[in-house]
Amino acid sequence: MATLVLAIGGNAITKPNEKGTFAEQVKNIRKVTDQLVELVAKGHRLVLVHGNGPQVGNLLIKNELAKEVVPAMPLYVCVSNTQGSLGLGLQQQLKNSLKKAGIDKDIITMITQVVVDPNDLAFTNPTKPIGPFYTEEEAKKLIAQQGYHMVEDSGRGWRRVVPSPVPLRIVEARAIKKALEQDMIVVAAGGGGIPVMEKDGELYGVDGVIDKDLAALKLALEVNADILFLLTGVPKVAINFGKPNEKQLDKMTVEEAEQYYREGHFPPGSMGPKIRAAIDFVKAGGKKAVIGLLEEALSAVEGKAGTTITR
Ligand SMILES: Nc1ncnc2c1ncn2[C@@H]1O[C@H](COP(=O)(O)OP(=O)(O)O)[C@@H](O)[C@H]1O
Ligand SMILES: NC(=O)OP(=O)(O)O
Repeated sequence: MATLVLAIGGNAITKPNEKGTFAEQVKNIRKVTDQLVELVAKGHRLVLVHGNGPQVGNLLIKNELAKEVVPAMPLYVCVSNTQGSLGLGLQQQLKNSLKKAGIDKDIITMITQVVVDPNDLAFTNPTKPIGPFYTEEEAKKLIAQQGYHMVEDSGRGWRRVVPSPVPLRIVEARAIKKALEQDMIVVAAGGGGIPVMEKDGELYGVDGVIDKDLAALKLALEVNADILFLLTGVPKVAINFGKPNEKQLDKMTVEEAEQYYREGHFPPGSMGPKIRAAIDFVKAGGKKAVIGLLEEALSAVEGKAGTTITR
C-alpha cells in the first residue's frame, strides 16, 4: 500500500477550448475518478489536490461584472468557493465511480488554509495565470481599461496574472492526516489552498492564488507520500516546448530536471512549478514524481505514461 498525492490541473478540468461550465468540469473530472477506482481497490491511500486557475479567474469576472448589484468577494474567498465547487465535483464523481465498482469509501473535501509570508515578493510581482485566454489585442484592452496584469501563457493566449505567494504551512495538515488515518480519501489544498497570514495570533485571508503544485508538494511531504502525481493537459514534459525541435521526455533525474530548469525550458505559472515540486519532492526523499496527462492517470501511476522524475 502506498500513499499517493495526485494534483489535478485547473486547465485539465476546464480545458482552454471549453466554456468552463460545471457540466464540462464534471465530465473531465469523471475521466480521472474512473481511473482512481483501481488505485483504491489496490488499497492505496489517496490525497487529491485540484487547481483552480480557470475557475477562480471566471469567478472574479462574475464578481466584477455584478459588483454594482451585490458586493464583490475578495479573491481569497473566491479561492475558497472553488474549493467547494471543485471539491463537490471530485467528491461526487469519485463516489459515483467507486459505487459502480462496488466500493463504499468515505471521501472528504477539506477547506484548506495555507500560511504565506506577508513579505513574499509575489505580492508585488504577479505571475499566476487565471481565468480565460485572450488574444493579444483583447489583453491590451483589458490592461488599459481594467488595470489587469496580463502575460502570454505557454503559446495558448494571454491571461490575467495575480500574486502567487509560496505556501509555507498548511493550517489543516493535522486534520488531513487524521482523515487519512481514518481510511478516508481526502480532497485538500484545492486551488493551492486559501492564502492566509498570521498576525497577533490570528489568521486572516489575503488575496492571491497559490500554485497548487507547490501546495501539493507541501501536502505530500506532510503525509509522507510515496509518489507525487502532477496531472495536467500534456502527455509528457518537453524540452524546447512548442518549438520545431521539441522533445518529449519519458524520464529525468533530478539533476537533469534542474539543468533544464536553469536553461529556461519550464515557464513560471505553468510547467515551472510542476518541475520545482517534482524536484523538491524527490530531493526530500519521495520515491518519484510523475507529470502527465489527466486522462492517463492510471497508466502514469503504473509508470507506463507521463514523465517520471527520480533520483
Ligand atoms: N516544457 C514544457 N513541457 C510541457 N508542457 C509545457 C512546457 N512548458 C509549458 N508547458 C505548458 O504548460 C501546461 C501545463 O501548465 P498549466 O496548464 O498551467 O497546468 P495545470 O494543468 O496545472 O493547470 C501544458 O499544458 C503546456 O501547455
Ligand atoms: N491554483 C493553481 O495552481 O491552479 P492551476 O492548476 O489551474 O494552475
